[in-house]
Amino acid sequence: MPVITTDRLTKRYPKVTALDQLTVEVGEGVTGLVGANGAGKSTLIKILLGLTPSTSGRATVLGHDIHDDGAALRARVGYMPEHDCLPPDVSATELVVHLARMSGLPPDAARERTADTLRHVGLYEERYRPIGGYSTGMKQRVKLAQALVHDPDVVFLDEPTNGLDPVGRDEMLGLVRRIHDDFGISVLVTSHLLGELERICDHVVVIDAGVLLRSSSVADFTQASAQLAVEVTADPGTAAAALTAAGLQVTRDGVLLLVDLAGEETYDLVRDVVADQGYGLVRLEPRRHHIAEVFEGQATHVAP
Ligand SMILES: Nc1ncnc2c1ncn2[C@@H]1O[C@H](COP(=O)(O)OP(=O)(O)OP(=O)(O)O)[C@@H](O)[C@H]1O
Repeated sequence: MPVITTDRLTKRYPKVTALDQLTVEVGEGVTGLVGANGAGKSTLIKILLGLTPSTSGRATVLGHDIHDDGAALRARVGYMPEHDCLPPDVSATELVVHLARMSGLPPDAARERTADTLRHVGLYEERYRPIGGYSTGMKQRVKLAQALVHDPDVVFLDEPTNGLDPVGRDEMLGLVRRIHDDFGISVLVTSHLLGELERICDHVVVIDAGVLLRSSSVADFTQASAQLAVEVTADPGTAAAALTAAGLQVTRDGVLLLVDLAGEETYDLVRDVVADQGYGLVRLEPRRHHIAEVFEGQATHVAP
């Protein structure tokens, strides 16, 4: 069963259409929801959770209709909001125990699950201190813990890497991946940074101005193209000319030379030309697509 389905889901605010006839299906695993600021990512999550009504269209989460079956749906979903929303004067333990109790866990189970979950997200002794004194990274971890404490089947994580430095980002992305790998919980995670989702997601949905641009597996996004990326120690223009003279189709991308792949023999031919010319070979590998190219390819779509 799909984790999420939407069918012509639309949300109109007075001045902007945040979601425009969005039809998409999300399966199990870790799914990235990518889009620039204002693309409609948070709006989609809020509609799926019943926090804001859609204007038209339908959606389901874990088979529950969001309009008819909201309470059953929310019992099975965890939510990490984007913005800072934590009370400063209670500790992480007090807050997460409280939210676990709100989710229906008995007191002992709530305390036990809270300790396990805070440990899992990497909060130890500091979990007894008031949240007001926490760093941004620690606050993000508390928000993640409260999304997991009731053992949901799916979690919606809205920009979990927001405000984190590169090390904090890497740690958070690792935690997000482990939510699925260690506990089997499906994840919908948003980001405006394409590259970071590429690393941890099984599937990526790209939206822009509320419109679906693409939905496919990361493997499809980044599949090998029919080109080799070649980098040598010589001037790229001179090297490109030498490769072209040997009968290869070459285009330049900065210092990279992109050579059309006409079979395994292309590798040998590139190697021979490089050796004949006495160049050092820095790189010889299949060129891979990056998710960012989706936006480049859709430039006319994005800016009508
Ligand atoms: N309550 C609201 N009232 C009016 N307009 C809104 C409201 N909430 C969102 N919008 C608008 O809807 C559009 C989509 O916003 P949304 O927050 O879903 O985008 P987003 O992709 O999550 O971006 P961000 O990462 O910046 O939050 C934006 O143009 C935003 O200004």
